[in-house]
Amino acid sequence: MIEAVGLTKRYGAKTAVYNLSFQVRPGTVTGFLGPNGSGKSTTMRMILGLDRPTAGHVTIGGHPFRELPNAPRQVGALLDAKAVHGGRSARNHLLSLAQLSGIPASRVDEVLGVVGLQDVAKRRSSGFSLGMGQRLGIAAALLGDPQVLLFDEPVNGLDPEGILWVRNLMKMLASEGRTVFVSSHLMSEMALTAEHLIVIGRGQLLSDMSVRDFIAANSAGFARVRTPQTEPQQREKLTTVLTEAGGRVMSEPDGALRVTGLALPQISDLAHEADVRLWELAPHQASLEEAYMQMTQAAVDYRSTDDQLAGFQQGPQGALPGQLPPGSAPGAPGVPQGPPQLGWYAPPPPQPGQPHPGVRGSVPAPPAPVPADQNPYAQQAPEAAPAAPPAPAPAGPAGPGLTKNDDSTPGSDTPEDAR
Ligand SMILES: Nc1ncnc2c1ncn2[C@@H]1O[C@H](COP(=O)(O)OP(=O)(O)OP(=O)(O)O)[C@@H](O)[C@H]1O
Repeated sequence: MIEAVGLTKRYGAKTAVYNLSFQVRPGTVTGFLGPNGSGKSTTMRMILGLDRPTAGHVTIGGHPFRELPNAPRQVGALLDAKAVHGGRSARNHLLSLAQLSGIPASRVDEVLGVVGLQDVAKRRSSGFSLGMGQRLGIAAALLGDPQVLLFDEPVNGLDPEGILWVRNLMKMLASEGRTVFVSSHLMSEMALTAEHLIVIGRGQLLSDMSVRDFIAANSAGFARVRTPQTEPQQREKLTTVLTEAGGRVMSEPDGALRVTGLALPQISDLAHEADVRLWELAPHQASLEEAYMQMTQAAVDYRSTDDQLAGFQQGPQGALPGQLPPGSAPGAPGVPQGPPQLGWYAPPPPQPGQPHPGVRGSVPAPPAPVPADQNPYAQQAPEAAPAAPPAPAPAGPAGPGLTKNDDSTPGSDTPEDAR
């Protein structure tokens, strides 16, 4: 089991991880999710003893990584698939790692077969595609047949078949009773791979719960309603009627309406009474991806200037910024101010200082409560101006014995391959 307690990492003025506490249990795949720059890699590096926490601690099986006897036999990790000596063949790269840890050469051929690189084992890794590099990194992680495995974005660069393979491999490793911790920024992928999810944003814990509970807690149901496109006044009339009846109405990009707070038969009856024709009335479930986007919205550091979600924050009862919650508009209860808004309906994101309802109760409490003025995120309420982009991260650390060398000829065999 991996256990982090009050884990904090600062790089100068930059706080990459703040007061993070969680457990990763054996026998299941635990997904580690967060937007770009949220602190996933930093957390993994601290777990692996490659970065020293500024505060708090993290252990594997009760010991800090650096105190584990013969750590490569107990813990395997894929952090940066590019951290490979490019002049070496795939087989020789793995052989050198195996020799450092007293692992027999026969195991090298075994893992090459597991990851499907047996036919290119003698080719220089500098000629490998991104996906082949990922497979080589996974092979290195599996080398010591460890009980604990950490994978940082393992599906990066893989084709659909490769993604499916990684998904099945993770599940198989967990079914063997191993602890499998996989980072990703793709909720859709994690929903298919992981049983448990730890979600962070700006280095802080947003959610720690099973995928099943995450779906139950975050997937809001809604009705999709469409009126004839040729008669926009019908759409406006229906919006008013549904809102007055207590529903919440938002616009879908294709012009349909997304309605929550009213049952389908009610919507049908109200439309009938208002003499509005419906071309569509269907129940829908908000996708997990939407719920995740909503949850992490306040914690996104890097955003396109074209992003429709920029500045999107859900206030009380799902209101958008500048939009009063339906039913609270002064003078005209239930009537929305202005046209229906574009957006999603999902539970509001956690507020700084308040644990998200999804945070598992069994997670150990951080060592000591931190006064708000020491919390680097305490000032970053949803309404606050976006944070300045953080300093660019340095190149990822190379694993033990791994160096980068680009002076080789791609794809060619090496003299070492004669071994
Ligand atoms: N060595 C470092 N020095 C300074 N800042 C750093 C360092 N390492 C990471 N950071 C910063 O810490 C924050 C967290 O980075 P980290 O790489 O852990 O995020 P991440 O969630 O893994 O992101 P991604 O999904 O893009 O890989 C970022 O703002 C990053 O710029």
